[in-house]
Amino acid sequence: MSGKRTDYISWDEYFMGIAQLSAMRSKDPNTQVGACIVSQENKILSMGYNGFPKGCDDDEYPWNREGDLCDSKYAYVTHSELNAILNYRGGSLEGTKLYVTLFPCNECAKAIIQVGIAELVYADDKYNGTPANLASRRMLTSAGVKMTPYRSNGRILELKV
Ligand SMILES: Nc1nc(=O)n([C@H]2C[C@H](O)[C@@H](COP(=O)(O)O)O2)cc1CO
Ligand SMILES: [Zn+2]
Repeated sequence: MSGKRTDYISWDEYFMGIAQLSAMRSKDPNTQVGACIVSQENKILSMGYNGFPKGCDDDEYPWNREGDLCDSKYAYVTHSELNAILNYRGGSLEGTKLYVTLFPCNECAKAIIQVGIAELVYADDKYNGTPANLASRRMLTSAGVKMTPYRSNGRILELKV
């Protein structure tokens, strides 16, 4: 009797892989972010990536980072975490886990806390130390949201986003 296959990917690799795949749908020329919300029973509840809201044309709205707020993407882009939260058409997100390819900003931290997400697993943290990142960490800490850096134990699966 041959035993089970042993080189299957972990839950974390599976869900972060889905977040990374979602990020590949992003039209942001500079930073593509993906998110995946999972229940306590490891059921996938929702996914999202950063993009403009429905009806806001990707070819009409600005993708640039510079200039006045309203001439830049920052005024318009919906972050992946918020999209994953808003895409969820089920019941409560209380006690769920969010996998995200980039550490959440302070605006997303507010939504993450208020919908009751209990833990976040993040892959990249390139804005660590910025005001938005510090404010995000401060609120997530106060709210008791577990923040876990993603460990893929170097598997070749790494989808570079
Ligand atoms: N955690 C995050 N989730 C996101 O969806 N975003 C989005 C907003 C922008 O579309 C892009 C960041 O643009 P940039 O400043 O790296 O060129 O990623 C940004 C962060 C980090 O703040
Ligand atoms: Zn955000």
